[in-house]
Amino acid sequence: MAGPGENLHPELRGLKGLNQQAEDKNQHVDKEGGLSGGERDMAPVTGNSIHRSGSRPQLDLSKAEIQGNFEERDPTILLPNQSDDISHLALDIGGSLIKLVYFSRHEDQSVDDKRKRSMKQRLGLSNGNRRSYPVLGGRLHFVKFETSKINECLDFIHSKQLHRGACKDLPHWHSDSANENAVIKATGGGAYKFADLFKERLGVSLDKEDEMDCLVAGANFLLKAIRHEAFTHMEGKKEFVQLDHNELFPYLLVNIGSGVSMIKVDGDGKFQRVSGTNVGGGTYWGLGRLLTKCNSFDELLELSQKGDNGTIDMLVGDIYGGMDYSKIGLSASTIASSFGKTISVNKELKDYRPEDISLSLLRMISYNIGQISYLNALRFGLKRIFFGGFFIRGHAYTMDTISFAVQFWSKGEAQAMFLRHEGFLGALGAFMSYEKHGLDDLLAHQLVERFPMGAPYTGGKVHGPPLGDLNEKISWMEKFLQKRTEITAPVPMAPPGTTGLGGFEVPLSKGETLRSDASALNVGVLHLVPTLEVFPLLADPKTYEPNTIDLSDHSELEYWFTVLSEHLADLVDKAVASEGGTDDAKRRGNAFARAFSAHLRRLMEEPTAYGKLGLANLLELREECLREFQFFDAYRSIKQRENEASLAVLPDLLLELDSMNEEARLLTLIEGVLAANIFDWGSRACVDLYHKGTIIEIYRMSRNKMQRPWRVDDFDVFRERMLGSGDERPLPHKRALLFVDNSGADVVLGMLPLARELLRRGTEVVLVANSLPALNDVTAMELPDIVAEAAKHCDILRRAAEAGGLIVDAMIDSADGSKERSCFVPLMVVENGCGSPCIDLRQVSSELAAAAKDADLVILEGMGRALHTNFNAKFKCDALKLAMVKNQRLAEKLIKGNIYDCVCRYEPSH
Ligand SMILES: Nc1ncnc2c1ncn2[C@@H]1O[C@H](COP(=O)(O)OP(=O)(O)O)[C@@H](O)[C@H]1O
Ligand SMILES: CC(C)(COP(=O)(O)O)[C@@H](O)C(=O)NCCC(=O)O
Ligand SMILES: [Mn+2]
Repeated sequence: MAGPGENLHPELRGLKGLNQQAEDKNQHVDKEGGLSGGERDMAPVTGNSIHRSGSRPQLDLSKAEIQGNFEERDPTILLPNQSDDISHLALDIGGSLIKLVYFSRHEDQSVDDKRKRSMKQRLGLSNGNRRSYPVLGGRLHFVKFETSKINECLDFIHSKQLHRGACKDLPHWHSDSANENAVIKATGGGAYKFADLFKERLGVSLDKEDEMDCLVAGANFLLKAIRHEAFTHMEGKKEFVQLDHNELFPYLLVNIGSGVSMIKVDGDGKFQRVSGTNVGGGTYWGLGRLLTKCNSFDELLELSQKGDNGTIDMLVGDIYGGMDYSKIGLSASTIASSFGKTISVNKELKDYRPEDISLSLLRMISYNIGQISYLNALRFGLKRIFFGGFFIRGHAYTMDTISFAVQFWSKGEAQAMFLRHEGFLGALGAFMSYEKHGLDDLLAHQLVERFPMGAPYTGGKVHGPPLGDLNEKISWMEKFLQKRTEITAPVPMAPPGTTGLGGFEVPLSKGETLRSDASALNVGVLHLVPTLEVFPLLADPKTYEPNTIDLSDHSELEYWFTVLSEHLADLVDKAVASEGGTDDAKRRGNAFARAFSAHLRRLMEEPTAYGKLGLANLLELREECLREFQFFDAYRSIKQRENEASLAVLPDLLLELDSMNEEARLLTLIEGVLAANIFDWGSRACVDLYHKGTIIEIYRMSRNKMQRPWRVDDFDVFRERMLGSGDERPLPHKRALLFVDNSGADVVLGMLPLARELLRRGTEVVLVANSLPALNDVTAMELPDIVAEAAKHCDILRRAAEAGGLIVDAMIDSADGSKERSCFVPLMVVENGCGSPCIDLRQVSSELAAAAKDADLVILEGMGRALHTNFNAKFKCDALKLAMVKNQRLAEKLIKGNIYDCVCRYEPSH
């Protein structure tokens, strides 16, 4: 998989920047640390392996130009220079739209550093990929075109060479063959209708797959493989549904495309098309166009948002003189007859507002489909109905109307659910029908969804990945943003509290604006990382929820929005300085700030736009955005300086610890971890604090304030497990996984001494660190050098590091020339598979999963890993969660305490 470094200009890679002197002259810590010694190569940033996204730039915008009128609402942007190592393409060519799903692979170029080699050896991992066939990392992209503009689609396929080497049942990476026998999987009527055109224009044959087969395969894949794919939508409120895979079947699948298919699904490949209706998406768009003269589907939909169907529809009250027909349960505002009022002889089409017509039509069709769906669910006793197809278009009013019809007629017995990849079911199904590519049994933890830089912006059909010239990408973005800075919500939501407009008759969600088509695809690129695994020590992966704070509470979202916005200027300064403060870095910094702010604004308007949103997702998005603008380690010099300053005082600390008895030492060690967790450049309050003293001064101050009891204080139970009570001496843990957090004092003066204590007691220690940088968190790549430096002052660490293969050179040569490990308990380092300050334990690196197999103690450290995520996580083994709370609101909310309070939560296994 691609690493963050490899698309980088050589000058930006590697060690550059390490020798930079203090970049921020205002930072007292930096200036007066006195120990910074910026010349030393303490924690070199070498190439990096990557697990999650690779953060490969998404778009090649070089030579990008806006085609047609710049003032147009959705100008097509031509990106002539895109290319990628495309593997698979599948199509669904419908009556209205062509849907494309394609997979782009990236090479595994991860650096096989000494740490990795030795870890793989120790953990018995060959290449981290234990499938019998090579499922390679890559990305799944989703694109759509209007069928009437099929030439645009062909141009797109051609420009990206998506059709090259597409051989039947043979993934591209197996084939060097020419294009002669190239075959692309396709479904939908257009697979027949346009077969000749594809042959003629691209020289490829379309391998036709049955449409119903594909719809079902696509739906089953999404429902099984994508977490939070399905959601309910009632009265403007979207809620993601966690489906139990064992209870998925049977269900009714209703695909609302041009026409509507209703399919009873009983299992994989087991289904029956039980009904359908010809009143569907094509009907709305076709009739709507005739009646309103709209030029596009979106325009028609947008009109509906300003409409009042009361002028078009005949209501019960119109018939009953303003009264309810209560005997059969119909209120005066119930629609008695859609379009019933237009029978008036005094009025012509021109006398009706197009807005009202559009709304009335939309309501009529959505309601009708909902009602027929319910009847079919009733026929077969089905409780769940999933709706797909592009008619829905993530539109709140449409979904509310359908949900209402299902809910009303079934008296709440049946439930309408929608799919985030609504329109791509058929195309995904066609994609799955390629055999032997191994993508058919993907699991949720192997897919990571990413929203690239362009995602939050309105307008512009920006097509496809990757990026060549960053400069041009930025200038494109600057130009683009000048034109369209307005951010609009894709799914207009009714403001809370406007419900009850007279009951079910009038669905509630209507809004002012409609997000334009390009960004209305509320789906990101799916990054496939086959090496990701579920952390094996989770007590119950099914019920595990990483986020402690879910941002569905709007005031919570507002708070974090403000915090992150306020932090942005400082972050940009750091990022720009980390790249030498050049003009290019400044431009990139500016572009990053715009992109991230735009993502934030979009999420404020539509918190569910990118799926279920928790604080961890927001913090991760920030890191991803930085990487997208090629800031691969914004805090690298800060980290280096703090490592050096801390390593310089480590020997004194170790001496002090060694002079204590075991009990005092254990307490001092835990205090030390909590105290040193204060060095967190992601916290506004802490950054302000750093202006007030050197890192050592702050560390000392923090340690001196560590009086127990801490706000959450399970230390006594932990101590008893470690040291026993009375004469009883408990067995030491076999292996401890220490999830480390920040660089500098945090890891050097906090976690390393704790690791050393465990080692001394005979417990193997695995330091678990990020695969990619995030804020000032230490990475797995940096740790071996830090450990090696610390080991110079400590025999325990040195022997353990040698035994763990961290200090390779020091190993003893045996007679046969191979290196022999010493018999001491090992200290190891593994990467966690992520590049965020938080951790989702459902998606960790295979080496961490392997290391976890023998572990019986997990120590999570820091706010991101132990509080924002995993505070409520339950483990199969003993777990210790240690953090200093460096945010007032979180302290109040989580532990009813104050900023700088500490958490020592110990949960023994049962
Ligand atoms: N940009 C668009 N252009 C045309 N129709 C659209 C557009 N976006 C959404 N639609 C709606 O989606 C329907 C097509 O849905 P889709 O699932 O693609 O079906 P099909 O396979 O029949 O083309 C259209 O009839 C229309 O109601
Ligand atoms: C990003 C963080 C989770 C990192 O904390 P850590 O895991 O290093 O303890 C933390 O800095 C944070 O929650 N910051 C929020 C912003 C603020 O309080 O200013
Ligand atoms: Mn951190």
